[in-house]
Amino acid sequence: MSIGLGLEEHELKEAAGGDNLIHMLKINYYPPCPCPDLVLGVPPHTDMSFLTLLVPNDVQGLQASRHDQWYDVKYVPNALVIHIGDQMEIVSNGKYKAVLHRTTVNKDKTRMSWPVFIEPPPEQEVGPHPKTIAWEEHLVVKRMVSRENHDIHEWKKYH
Ligand SMILES: O=C(O)CCC(=O)C(=O)O
Ligand SMILES: [Fe+2]
Repeated sequence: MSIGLGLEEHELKEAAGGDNLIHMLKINYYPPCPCPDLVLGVPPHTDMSFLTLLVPNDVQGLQASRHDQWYDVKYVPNALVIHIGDQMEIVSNGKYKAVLHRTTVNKDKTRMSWPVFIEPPPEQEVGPHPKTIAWEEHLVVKRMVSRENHDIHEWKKYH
């Protein structure tokens, strides 16, 4: 993910706290519900974490939102579900978006999930990685230069 932002491999993790990152395990327990169409397990939210690593049991229930539509996150045996959290959105200067998600409940079966929230330590001040800002400015400058070239070209056409 660091490389995807044009950073060195270690830089993204470092910006979020490096070896001081906190790992917090939560256990979600969703008992069977007689009216699954009327309730949600967890309402829509984004995680406050940097990243979330989630292990669900085999009862379908997690949904993710994209373009105002809810999609089932298919249960895949032995697979982890990785959520991008709010802190990642901030550190990446909005290049990576925190995923909006929710859970449904099942009529007959108990659903459980074990998310591990990976978070910066509380004393850590989190902001966009400086290199992601420089990169944006670079693009703005490039856009301005090409705009100017275009304008000069247009001007020459008519004068
Ligand atoms: O149970 C799930 O699959 C997701 C739970 C969740 O979104 C959360 O605990 O933040
Ligand atoms: Fe969540």
